[in-house]
Amino acid sequence: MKLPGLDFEISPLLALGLGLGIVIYITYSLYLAALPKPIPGIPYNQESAKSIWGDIPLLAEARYRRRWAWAQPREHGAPLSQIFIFPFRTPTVVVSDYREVVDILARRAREFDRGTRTKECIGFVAPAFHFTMETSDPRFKSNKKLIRDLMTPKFLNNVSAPRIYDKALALVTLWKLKSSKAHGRPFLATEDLYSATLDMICVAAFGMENAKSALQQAISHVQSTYPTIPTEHEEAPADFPIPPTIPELDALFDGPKMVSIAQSSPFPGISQFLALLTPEHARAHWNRKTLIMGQIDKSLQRLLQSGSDGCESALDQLLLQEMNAAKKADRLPDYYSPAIRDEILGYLVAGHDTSAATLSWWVKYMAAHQPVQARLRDALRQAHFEAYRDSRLPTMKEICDSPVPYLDAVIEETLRCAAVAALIVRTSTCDTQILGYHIPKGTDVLLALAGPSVTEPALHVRESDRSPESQECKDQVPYWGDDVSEFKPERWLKQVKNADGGDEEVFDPYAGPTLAFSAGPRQCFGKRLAYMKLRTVMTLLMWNFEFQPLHEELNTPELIEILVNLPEDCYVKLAKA
Ligand code: HEM
Repeated sequence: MKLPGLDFEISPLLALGLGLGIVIYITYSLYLAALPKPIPGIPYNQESAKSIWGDIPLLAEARYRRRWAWAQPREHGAPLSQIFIFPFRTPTVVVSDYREVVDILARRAREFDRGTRTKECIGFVAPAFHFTMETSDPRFKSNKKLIRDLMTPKFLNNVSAPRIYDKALALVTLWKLKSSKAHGRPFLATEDLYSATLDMICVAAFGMENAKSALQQAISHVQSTYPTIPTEHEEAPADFPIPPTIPELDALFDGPKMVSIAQSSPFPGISQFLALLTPEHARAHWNRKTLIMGQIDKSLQRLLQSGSDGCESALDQLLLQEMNAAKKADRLPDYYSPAIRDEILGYLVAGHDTSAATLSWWVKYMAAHQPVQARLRDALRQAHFEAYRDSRLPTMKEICDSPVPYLDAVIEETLRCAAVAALIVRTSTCDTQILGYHIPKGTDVLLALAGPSVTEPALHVRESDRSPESQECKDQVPYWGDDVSEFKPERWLKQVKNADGGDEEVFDPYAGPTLAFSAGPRQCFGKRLAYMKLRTVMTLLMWNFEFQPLHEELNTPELIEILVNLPEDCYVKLAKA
């Protein structure tokens, strides 16, 4: 037998042996390449290091994969540890300590940048969204320029606030209708909170018309249908029929689903690619792009007719920015650029699930903590005294301008306890160290925004292992005490002397650790908009409804890990406030 490229003959048996040898060699090399390569000195699960699947089986068995990850350092009795969750790749280091996380995010941002993991998870949905980019990427700077006005007080107050207020009122209308049709029974709240926050972000993003409003759709549906009310048990919830979906909105809901598919897979790119082959995701992907392009057309018409005075949405603002930048650079504007398309898509995806999930936890906390609810309602009635006296709703201006320390405390405590975004990733840009442990360049570092020191007792960390800057800031934010795991808004209040020498209770944002919006130069861009939404929805719901206690089966602490941490059950049982 003659093999190609060889000018001598070999026996078939030898050829078979050779072939087999090559296959075994390649398989063994792949096996060795896939085996975890622990970073020396950092604790890890010894058994996991012996398998190409690393920690994946442990992660798959865990009730909650995010909790499993942030708990790893505690399991090893160390301030940090490493896990093997991606075959063929370097280990991921886990840091679960508030002060160290803040040090990395805020003071060592050059050593730890965005990195590949975020790109892999969000890059399929919005590849030109600045969230996916490293800070050193030149596109990051130009994208940030494009969106820089969206969180200014002027834009928020003039453009976003009135639209958010309208949608919060529509939620009140929907819940008044539902609660009357439910005859005092509890009903599911998650979908409605998702619809409300989707409407809010859509109207803020592109001034979406009422016909495309998820809340309007839900209101019309409840008006024309009746819920099923189970008779066997007095506390059983009323079941409202699901309203028909709006394809464009469905397409937006699909964005976070795609990110979530990537987040829960050891092969994020392949998983998203396979998902896109299914009709459901392919259709949504196409509808998303069509929706954005259609909205750009509408925005452009509006701007051409009324100029900058016609600016009604974030997309209008982006197009105006592009118009002015093109004029300045003496070039043609590119209104349909991937940057504009993906920044607006990113604004929708980043701003929707996070707010909806936070509000879902909040309604649960209100039902479970009746004294907190009573105190909050009282604080709101005192702060908006005139509105209460005149039996009217507080206006958006009153909601934005009146200080209500207890409301700030409830918002902050909800964000801390709900921890809807519990883990973020950075990648080391150089050989460096964390708490004295060597970290090679290119290592993914998982930073816990919840767990030890934020929602659980802190881990022991030697002060001398921290950076000098971190040691200098030691007492800026004291760690929480034994009650760290409890929902207790009062922890965010402190007494100060006012101008008249009397005692005054004020909100203290530095009372203790929280990382709901992360920290440092890459922290949440939409934080101000998020606070505005939470403030408005919480005020108007508290003003109109009492959230009555729920049967324990309807208010459990269980959660679903999608893009964010969403409560598994979220019901409301409403009475008139
Ligand atoms: C309760 C609501 C929200 C929570 C808890 C939240 C939380 C977060 C967190 C934890 C990050 C990661 C930051 C990091 O990697 O350091 C983030 C990033 C981001 N968020 Fe939010 N977010 C919320 C609402 C919003 C809203 C309403 C918007 C905009 C409409 C928004 C836009 C963004 C953007 C653009 C980024 C990426 C920032 C960057 O890469 O520089 N978020 N958010």
